[in-house]
Amino acid sequence: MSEQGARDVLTVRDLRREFVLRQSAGRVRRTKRVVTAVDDISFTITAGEAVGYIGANGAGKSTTIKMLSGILVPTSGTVRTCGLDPVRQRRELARHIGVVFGQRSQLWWDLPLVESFRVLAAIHGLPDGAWQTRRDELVDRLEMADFLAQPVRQLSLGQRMRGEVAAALLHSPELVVLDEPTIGLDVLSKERLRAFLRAERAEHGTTLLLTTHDMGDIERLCDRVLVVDHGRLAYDGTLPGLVTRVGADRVLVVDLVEPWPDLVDVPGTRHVGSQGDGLRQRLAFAPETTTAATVLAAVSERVEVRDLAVEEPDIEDVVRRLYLSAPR
Ligand SMILES: Nc1ncnc2c1ncn2[C@@H]1O[C@H](COP(=O)(O)OP(=O)(O)OP(=O)(O)O)[C@@H](O)[C@H]1O
Repeated sequence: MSEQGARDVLTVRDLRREFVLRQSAGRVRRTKRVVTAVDDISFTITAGEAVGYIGANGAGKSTTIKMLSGILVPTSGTVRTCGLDPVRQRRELARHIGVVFGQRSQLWWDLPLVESFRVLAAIHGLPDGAWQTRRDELVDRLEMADFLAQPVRQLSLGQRMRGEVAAALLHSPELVVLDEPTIGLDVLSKERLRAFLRAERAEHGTTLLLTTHDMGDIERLCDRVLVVDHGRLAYDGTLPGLVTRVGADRVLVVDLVEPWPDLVDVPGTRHVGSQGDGLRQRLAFAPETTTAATVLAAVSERVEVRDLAVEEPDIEDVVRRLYLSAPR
C-alpha cells in the first residue's frame, strides 16, 4: 500500500528488459548486440490513479506495457499487476485488466462489431444478462449504435477505436492500459474518447495507464506523469511540475480585431510569430513567471482581442528538454 487505504494496482521493481540482436558481419561471422529497452525501472500505481507514461520514440514505453500485461517476459526485476504475476498468472490477470493497443486490434475483422462483444463475453465467462447491460451502456456512451452491425474491417479508425475501447472494458476491469489510444483520431473523436475514459474512471474508480505522444491526452486524463528516457525513469510527478521543471513555454495565440504591428513589448513574453498582417499573433511565456490571463490583460491594453487560444508545449519538446537538463 502506498498511501493510507489506497491499494496498489501496479508494483514495478527494478524492471529490466534486454533484447539480443544478432547481426551478420561477413559471410560466417555473426555479432551480438544487446539493446536495453527498459533499464531497471521502479514505480507504484495505486487504485484509481490515471497515469501517463510518456517518452520519445524507442524510449521503452511499449516494452514496459507489454511486461505489465504479461505479453513479454522481463529479463530481471519484478512486476505485480492487480496483485498477480502477469506472465505466470496471465489468464487470471485477463479478468482484471483491459488492454488497448492503438496499432493492434483485438476485434474479429470479418465479424460485425457486435459479434466481437459476444465472443469476448464468452471468453471472459461473463454472466448472461449482465454483460448485455454493460455492452448497451458502452454502446450508448461511445455512440456506437450506428455501426454495431458492420464488419470491423469496414469501420473508420475512429469507429474501430471506440470498438477497441469497449472490447477492453466490457468485463469492467479495474486496470485499463492504453497504448496510444488516440493516435490518428480527429480532434472531436479524441475529445469524445477522453471524456468517456474520464467518466469511466469517475464512476467505477478504474485505474488508467496510458502511453501517448499527445499532450492533450495527458492534460485531459492524467493526474500523474512518468517520463521514460532511454529505458530509465526520468520524471515522476504532475504535468505542471514537469513543464515547470523543464521550463517549457506556453504560447498565447491572439486573433485581433484589426491588423496590428508585432506585439514585441508585452512584459514577460516573447513574440514568436504573426500571420495575416498581424491579425493573429503568438506570444510565448513561461508559466512559472506569468499567466495567460496576465498576458491577455497586457495585450488587451494595447489592442482589441477577438479570440484566443493557449497552446501547450508538445510532449516531444518537454521530453527533449528534460533529457537535455538531466545529469547523465
Ligand atoms: N522485439 C524487439 N526486438 C529487438 N528490439 C526491440 C524489440 N522491441 C523493442 N525493441 C527496442 O527496444 C527499444 C524500446 O522500444 P519500445 O517499443 O518499447 O519504445 P517506445 O517507447 O514504445 O517507442 P514508440 O513511441 O516509438 O512506440 C527500442 O530501441 C526498440 O528498437
